[in-house]
Amino acid sequence: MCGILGIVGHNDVAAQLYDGLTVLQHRGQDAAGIATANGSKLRVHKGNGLVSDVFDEGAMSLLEGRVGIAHCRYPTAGSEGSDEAQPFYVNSPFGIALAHNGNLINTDALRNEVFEQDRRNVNTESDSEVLLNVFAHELDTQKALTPDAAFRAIEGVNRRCVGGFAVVATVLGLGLVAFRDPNGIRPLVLGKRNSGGQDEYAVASESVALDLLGFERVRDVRPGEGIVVTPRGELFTRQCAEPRQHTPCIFEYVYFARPDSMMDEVSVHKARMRMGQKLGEKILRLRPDHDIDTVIPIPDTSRDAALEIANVIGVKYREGFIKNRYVGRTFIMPGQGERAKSVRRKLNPIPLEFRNRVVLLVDDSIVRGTTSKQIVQMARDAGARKVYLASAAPAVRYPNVYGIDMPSAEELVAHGRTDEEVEKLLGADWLIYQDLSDLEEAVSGPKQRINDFDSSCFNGEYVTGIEPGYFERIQQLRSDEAKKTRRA
Ligand SMILES: O=P(O)(O)OC[C@H]1O[C@H](OP(=O)(O)OP(=O)(O)O)[C@H](O)[C@@H]1O
Ligand SMILES: NC(=O)CC[C@H](N)C(=O)O
Ligand SMILES: [Mg+2]
Repeated sequence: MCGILGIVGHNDVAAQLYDGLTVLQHRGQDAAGIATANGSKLRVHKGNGLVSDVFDEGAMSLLEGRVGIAHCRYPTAGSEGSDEAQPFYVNSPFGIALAHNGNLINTDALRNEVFEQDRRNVNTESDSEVLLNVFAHELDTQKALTPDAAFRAIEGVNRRCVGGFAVVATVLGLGLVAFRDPNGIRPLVLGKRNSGGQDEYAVASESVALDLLGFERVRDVRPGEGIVVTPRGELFTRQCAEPRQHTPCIFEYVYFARPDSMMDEVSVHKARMRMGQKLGEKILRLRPDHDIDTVIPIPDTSRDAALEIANVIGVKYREGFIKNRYVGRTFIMPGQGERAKSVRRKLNPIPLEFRNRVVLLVDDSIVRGTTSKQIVQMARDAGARKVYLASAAPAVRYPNVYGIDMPSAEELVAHGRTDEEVEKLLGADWLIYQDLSDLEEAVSGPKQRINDFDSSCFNGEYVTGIEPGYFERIQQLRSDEAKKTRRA
């Protein structure tokens, strides 16, 4: 899940883009980039690594301009190579740089179409470069360079591109352009700030980036909506697709987003607390006379839910695993070998919280089972009498194709297995999953802000439809095995 950010300010924006990216880092650890527009020049700097690795003073000083975009990458298409870091650039028409969060599912067909009909070459395996070329072609067919022209180009993108996409772009001579896919699968939020009596705007994957930079959260970009902000700070918005079912990705709330973000009017922190409440209630329903001594979160993401479970079932909450703050998120690492090694380097138990106790370990989700398998064993080794495991999300049984890199069903520990089989495989004495209806209610909240979700990795229902043969193709291209062969 990548992080994207775009700003139009009254002074150079590169330093703010950098700061904003640092709080979106949890969405992508593989590569980062910034593009700024200054008069007739577009400057791009990008590369592999964390935000702090990619930029130095020299690079930053070249990124001049009051309009800019930024990206941190977690690959879901193509390779992890630096040539697929974003933003991507095309020189025609006008000079466009673009950054994308999400994943297209008709990339192959579009790539051919773009080459044969639009006569544009896409030089990498990235779906985002294809998307940029579709946008560029659609803009090229317009008469003048105006917000209206950009909106018609976005209409073209919405017609042709299928999948999840939230996008920021800079177009020389026009300003900042942003849009969100017609189902609003990927998040995008608009912020505003007043500086010296003039308006400045930002759009970001998560509101936490707006908070940091002093922008007030205005509202979420609507599904299928386009936004243009000119270098003078004029804001234009328009609906660029027929309204469709709004189905934001539920996994953002489970795992991806920071708890201090608001997404589609829902606080991620509160959603996670409600997940804990519901799961706590389920535990009490199933085992009213449970023997749990302690609830222990698997840091970081499960903490909010774990604390609420402890409150509901009436036992102590204890931090039993200490997280090495210098190891990043393991789930978004590109290969299984690296992920597996990192869990042990990342988490270490405090034995006195386990010795002779019945512990309930809580994670936000169990995907490949990499984390929970090792953690259950660590809890046993630390002396736990019984180890129970609770997941604040239901079993992940189906691939995600809209921006989370879990393309291969075979790699998911719960795929084709019953809960009892997964329990055994993970070595837990009891495994308890959240029910999907409870998860959806937890995210909607009492105000029922969201009525439908993309919950595809839990229920196998894909809102865009999936062409026959698609899963087999991505499995061949993007399974861990395929990535390993590619790297060798
Ligand atoms: O079943 P798995 O394939 O192991 O995936 C699920 C785990 O991965 C994530 O943690 P991660 O270390 O990425 O980040 P976190 O520190 O935010 O929890 C998630 O929070 C689970 O702990
Ligand atoms: N996670 C994402 O949003 C990935 C964006 C894009 N599909 C890429 O692979 O670079
Ligand atoms: Mg985790």
